Amino acid sequence: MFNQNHLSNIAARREQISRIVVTAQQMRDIEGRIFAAGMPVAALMEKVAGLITHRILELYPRSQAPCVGILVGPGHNGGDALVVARELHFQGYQIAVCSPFSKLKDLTSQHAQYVKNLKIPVHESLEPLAECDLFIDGLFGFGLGRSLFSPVDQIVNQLNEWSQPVVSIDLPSGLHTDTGEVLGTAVQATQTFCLGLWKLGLLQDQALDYVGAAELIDFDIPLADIQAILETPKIQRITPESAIATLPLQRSPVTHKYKQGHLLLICGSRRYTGGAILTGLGARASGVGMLSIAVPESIKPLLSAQLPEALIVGCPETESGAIAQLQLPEKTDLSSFEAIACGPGLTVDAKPIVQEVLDSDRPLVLDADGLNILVQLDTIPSLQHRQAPTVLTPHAGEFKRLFPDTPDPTKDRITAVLAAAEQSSAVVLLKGARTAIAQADCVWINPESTPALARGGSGDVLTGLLGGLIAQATSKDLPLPEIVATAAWWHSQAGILAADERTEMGVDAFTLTQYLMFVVNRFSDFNS
Ligand SMILES: NC(=O)C1=CN([C@@H]2O[C@H](COP(=O)(O)OP(=O)(O)OC[C@H]3O[C@@H](n4cnc5c(N)ncnc54)[C@H](O)[C@@H]3O)[C@@H](O)[C@H]2O)[C@H](O)CC1
Ligand SMILES: [K+]
Repeated sequence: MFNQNHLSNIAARREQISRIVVTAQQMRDIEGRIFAAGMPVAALMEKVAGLITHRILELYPRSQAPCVGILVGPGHNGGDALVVARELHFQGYQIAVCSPFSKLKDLTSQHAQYVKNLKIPVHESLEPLAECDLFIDGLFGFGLGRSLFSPVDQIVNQLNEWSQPVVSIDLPSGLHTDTGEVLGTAVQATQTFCLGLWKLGLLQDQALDYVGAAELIDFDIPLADIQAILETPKIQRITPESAIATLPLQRSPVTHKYKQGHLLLICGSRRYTGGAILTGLGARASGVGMLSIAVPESIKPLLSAQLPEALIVGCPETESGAIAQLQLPEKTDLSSFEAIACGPGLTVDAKPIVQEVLDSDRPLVLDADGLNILVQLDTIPSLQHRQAPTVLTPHAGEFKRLFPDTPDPTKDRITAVLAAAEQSSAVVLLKGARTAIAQADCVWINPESTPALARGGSGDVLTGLLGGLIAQATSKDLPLPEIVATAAWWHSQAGILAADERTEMGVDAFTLTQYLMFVVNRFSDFNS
């Protein structure tokens, strides 16, 4: 009889493993525990390389890629590659090895010796492999310590000029394991098989041109060994399971609109009406029970036409057409709302409004001009005295203005967003190809997105979606950063879905709002 809960434990472990992100040092320490517990290094290499071989047989059957070129480095990444070379050889592939290093680690050197005894050709240069159908990059893994130098850098550059697919083992060789920085040059992989646990560098924006399609090769690292090194994982990948689990999907049959949260959006100006509409459409898609949108009086009809279910609050406006004063309906004040999202299309003439919401005790999302005004009001002091939670959603440019003395977010966004969260005591969502969310010393990274989202208006949609989720969640004491992570995941999955159907050029912000509602169904078998 199957031990059902053992099987479900395996599934639960895999999901847990897929959320964890490690640095090179943490991987080394975890690996050290495994070896200290008795697992022979050679045995682990056999296991890992066997799993890699299995995936290569699936993705590149011999009929499609009969000739495979294997690039071998001096360390165990090279060892992995040599075991793969041997196994593919026994599966009937024609193998050729390029090993530009004379000094190899012992285990790697033994495998090299055996490969030569199998009469597999081993070359020092790459040229003889030019006709191969597929390449396996086993030059460097998480042991890469410095920039690639001659002749390896030329070999990598030559490989990048060819057009055959390249599968990188653990990381594309040349990428810094933690920052994703290119150390001199790096392999542009078609596919990266990350070993055991996700490496932080693979999730950094600057690595994305090199990683290709990334997948995790899970080789059963015991959770106890991971927890012993990581305690609680500080850096997590957002997974469909973790995101869906945070969505307010289960609704009581006797619920009513006031129990599903009431969100106040403060956005728009005479000059920027579109931002207000898109924010409202994003909020609508979140499923929030009640939606109020405060806009300058003159654009109230435009909002009502687009969002008939929302309460549009027409406010007195400045000469320039910005909101001059929040004029809420009778018997309503800011405490009537479970959350406030403020900023898209406001223009910087709405300064008093941003000050007013900062002074409120409501969970607050600040985006776009809300962030530009926060800079003018002096970011850190303005946030420090806030009692209620604050979420900031800057892109890299806004981030640099908000947090000028943190590391460059385009270089190491994880360190940058952690520093910002620490300084501001806010939840900081740093938008990018891999959006990162930080609170205190924890980071959530959204591992999947699409360039289709790099368009005006998609940020407005995220602000509305996020505000709507927060307004629904306050009654469910869900951790705020996980709700923010879910909004980022939902938003990017809608972009991916829309791009699949309409190409990356076909995902304007309005279209994006229409795809939000299809995402959840696609994943709803998770956590069902
Ligand atoms: N993740 C796991 O638990 C497993 C990992 N395996 C594989 O082993 C590598 C890590 O192996 P390691 O030998 O520590 O490092 P590398 O293979 O990346 O090689 C580094 C090697 O090269 C030298 N070196 C560093 N930088 C340079 C440079 N710029 N130029 C020349 N040489 C350089 C350094 O001194 C090292 O000797 C991991 O990625 C996996 O592929 C296990 O096989 C399975 C379990
Ligand atoms: K590699």
